[in-house]
Amino acid sequence: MEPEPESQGCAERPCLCGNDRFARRAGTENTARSAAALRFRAWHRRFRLNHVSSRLLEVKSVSFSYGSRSILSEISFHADEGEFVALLGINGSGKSTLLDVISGFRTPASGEVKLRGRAQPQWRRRELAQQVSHLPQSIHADLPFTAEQLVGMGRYPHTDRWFESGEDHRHIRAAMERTSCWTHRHRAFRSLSGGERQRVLVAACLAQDAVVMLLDEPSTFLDIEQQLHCFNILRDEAQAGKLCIAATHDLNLALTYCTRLIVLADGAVAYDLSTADAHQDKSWLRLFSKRLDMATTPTGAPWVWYQ
Ligand SMILES: Nc1ncnc2c1ncn2[C@@H]1O[C@H](COP(=O)(O)OP(=O)(O)OP(=O)(O)O)[C@@H](O)[C@H]1O
Repeated sequence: MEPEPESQGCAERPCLCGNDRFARRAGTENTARSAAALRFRAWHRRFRLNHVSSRLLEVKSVSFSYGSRSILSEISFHADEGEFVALLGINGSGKSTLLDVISGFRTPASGEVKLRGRAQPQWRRRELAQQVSHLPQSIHADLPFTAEQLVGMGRYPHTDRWFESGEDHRHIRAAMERTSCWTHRHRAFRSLSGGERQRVLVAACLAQDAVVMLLDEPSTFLDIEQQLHCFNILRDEAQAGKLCIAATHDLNLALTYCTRLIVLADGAVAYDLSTADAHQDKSWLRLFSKRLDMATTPTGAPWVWYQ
């Protein structure tokens, strides 16, 4: 029997043929067993690269406690490019904590977060910041920077030590124009209104140009037009190939713009469903209030209302 060419038999599964490079590497003693083990390891590595590593974000059995108080318990889900995930849950359900864990700001007590198949602690910080941006729920508003300087901080993972490049400036300007805050660029960040500041912070995340965007209540402080604009931008980012995960309390924004809803309750994922399924099955609404119901607008869109 002809030895099976490596490029055919071994590429997709463990190749059981003898007399190949694995047998030669294994030497003459215990040849069959050693060669099989080498073959399996090579196949497993290729399988991981081809299948597992292509997963953009994996959250695997993540648990987290503040002191003795358990907040997240065995949270698992995965998400990929092109998704816009709404992270939902009542106050204190752990949304911000989960985003902190995914971003690497907090370390889980157990479980792990993987990015492109690689466990988060194995990423160098700068590399990780090129992949993941994070808009926290609040930041100190006393920062002595202009709006443009603050957005420029989003470029730190990409710039060399001291200088911003022309490309950095293009990203900064584009991000500030998208969130309608370019006109405020020379103003002190601390002098801006709450909504103006929020637009600057969202612009900093956009300027970072990371494939995973984590946003904790991105529409906070925004007027209605700006809320729609903000979620529209995030949907565009997802459609352009990013993964956006936004914690929000606005169920209608989530239903209108997001592709998927993950609802946290009692430290666990209570619901993980596509927005289309969320239109059909209203049971998830009960976690928020018994007074909620869902109707359909004249344009056919779902609409959550309360009585
Ligand atoms: N630094 C901390 N130390 C101790 N407990 C904390 C800390 N931060 C948050 N918690 C507690 O952990 C729980 C989860 O908080 P978290 O901010 O993650 O919830 P959330 O779902 O984002 O809430 P919200 O909708 O109110 O923003 C809350 O009960 C909160 O009081």
